[in-house]
Amino acid sequence: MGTVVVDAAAKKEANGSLADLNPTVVFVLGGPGSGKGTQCANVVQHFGYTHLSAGDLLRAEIKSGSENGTMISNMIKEGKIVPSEVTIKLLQQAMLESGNDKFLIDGFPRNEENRAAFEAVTKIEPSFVLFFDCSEEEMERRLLGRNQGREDDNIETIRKRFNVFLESSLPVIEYYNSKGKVRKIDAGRPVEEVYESVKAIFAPKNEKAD
Ligand SMILES: Nc1ncnc2c1ncn2[C@@H]1O[C@H](COP(=O)(O)OP(=O)(O)O)[C@@H](O)[C@H]1O
Ligand SMILES: O=c1ccn([C@@H]2O[C@H](COP(=O)(O)OP(=O)(O)O)[C@@H](O)[C@H]2O)c(=O)[nH]1
Ligand SMILES: [Mg+2]
Repeated sequence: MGTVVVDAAAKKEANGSLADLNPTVVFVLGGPGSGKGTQCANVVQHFGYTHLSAGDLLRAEIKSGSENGTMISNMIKEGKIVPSEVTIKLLQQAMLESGNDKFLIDGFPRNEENRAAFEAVTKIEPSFVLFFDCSEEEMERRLLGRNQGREDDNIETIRKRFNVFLESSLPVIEYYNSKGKVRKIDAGRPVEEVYESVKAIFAPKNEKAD
């Protein structure tokens, strides 16, 4: 009981401060293995954003021994989408702890419910959405070669993740596309070529860019 009350209070406080921060947010979306993390690392170096991978935050939560750890771990192994409140709380905390006000949110929102809940809770609208468009064939090759010891980078889970992406995540991209917010990148090319396209999207908006 006590924990619930503390949690609610912490959440309220986090919201208040986030609203004060009025952060700039770019959602970085694309299928599993499309290169979201790789390209975000480049953007961080040149444009001063903080990179928040929802998947990395969830994996860190499992490692921290949190009470949600087992549930999160089971869902990731099945390629399923973790309940919005868990992911949103981790994102809010990470934004507040970063000391920055510009964020690349990578791999979230993954379904309509994620999107609507994030908007309702944080009142944050993304500036735009980077969409890494890549064939399944290429994504599968990359995931099987990723070698990070991830429990979901096996062919059985990869197939499930592809299905979830098509059924649940693409509609989110469609939603933002209808609002003119999607910047689509051909992500099937070599890393450096993809980054040239990514850079062109960020460069005009950031005078700090080199
Ligand atoms: N453009 C690319 N061409 C070839 N391999 C890539 C490319 N971008 C990323 N990779 C590799 O593919 C794997 C998946 O990339 P990652 O950035 O982790 O994707 P995501 O975060 O979208 O799942 C990694 O091993 C990465 O080194
Ligand atoms: O907002 C999110 C982001 C990730 N995940 C889970 O974490 C896994 C890995 O996500 P990540 O973005 O790290 O990997 P990707 O599938 O893009 O390679 C997903 O398949 C989901 O099970 C989730 O539930 N909600
Ligand atoms: Mg990633």
